[in-house]
Amino acid sequence: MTLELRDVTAGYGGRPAVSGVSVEVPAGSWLAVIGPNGAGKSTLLKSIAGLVPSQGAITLNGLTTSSMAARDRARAIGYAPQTPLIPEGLSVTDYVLLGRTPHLATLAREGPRDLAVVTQVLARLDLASLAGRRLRTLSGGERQRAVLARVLAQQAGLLLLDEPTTGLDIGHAQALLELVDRLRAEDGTTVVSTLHDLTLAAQYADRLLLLDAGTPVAAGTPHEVLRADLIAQHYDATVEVLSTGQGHPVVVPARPVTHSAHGE
Ligand SMILES: Nc1ncnc2c1ncn2[C@@H]1O[C@H](COP(=O)(O)OP(=O)(O)OP(=O)(O)O)[C@@H](O)[C@H]1O
Repeated sequence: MTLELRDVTAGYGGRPAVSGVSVEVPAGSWLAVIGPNGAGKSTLLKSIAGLVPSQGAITLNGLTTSSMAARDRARAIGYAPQTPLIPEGLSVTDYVLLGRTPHLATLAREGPRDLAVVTQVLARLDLASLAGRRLRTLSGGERQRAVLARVLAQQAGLLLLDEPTTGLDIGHAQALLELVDRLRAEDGTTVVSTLHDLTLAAQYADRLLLLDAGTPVAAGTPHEVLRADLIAQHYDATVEVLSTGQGHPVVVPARPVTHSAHGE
């Protein structure tokens, strides 16, 4: 699904938290929204999900999302929030099955196909052995994976992932991003994620959108956006931009030179 935002402004209580965002995310591509704390990244994702009121145009395959029926929107858009409300007493399987709800006929129970999708997603996110456990008994990273499993089980054409790797160790973070990337490549799923880890963002996203104080300040390929001068200006951070063997940018903090070395 192709997502297009034209001059989108969104916020809370009439005060914009993000404004003037125009971007096209072609079907099967990945946009990472980056920027410092409070820049408006989550607000932008919420406005695409229809959870925060917005002005401007948000379209999916040319259809205005706000005019879509709730059920159609739920089938088309999967949203994994940064801090989801978790029904603690549910088992992992029952929770992930909730992701199938938009695909069920009214009052129908889930069928073998729904269970097969859930089983597959649980296996891919290394959750199979936890399938019967109550959510309240999971570790932070296990819960985060359950939340992502639920949204992946939804099989939506557009995935909105707010900081999906928070709390995940390097192996599980990589497995998750690889899985999302496979859905993108094989099913043409369109992905919009926020990611604080700029090095990971550079490895997976086709394009980056840098927000600062609610305003888009840079957009382009990872090489175009991840420049030490832009990061200094908008994050107030001193970094070096290195390169992986595969040619992806790597952003590492570098101590500002004003500090003298220890022991001198
Ligand atoms: N429910 C809310 N009501 C009022 N203001 C809010 C609400 N949620 C967020 N804000 C404000 O909107 C601005 C943007 O917040 P947002 O959560 O979109 O930032 P972010 O870029 O995702 O930040 P972070 O990196 O810290 O998660 C912030 O100034 C924040 O305080």
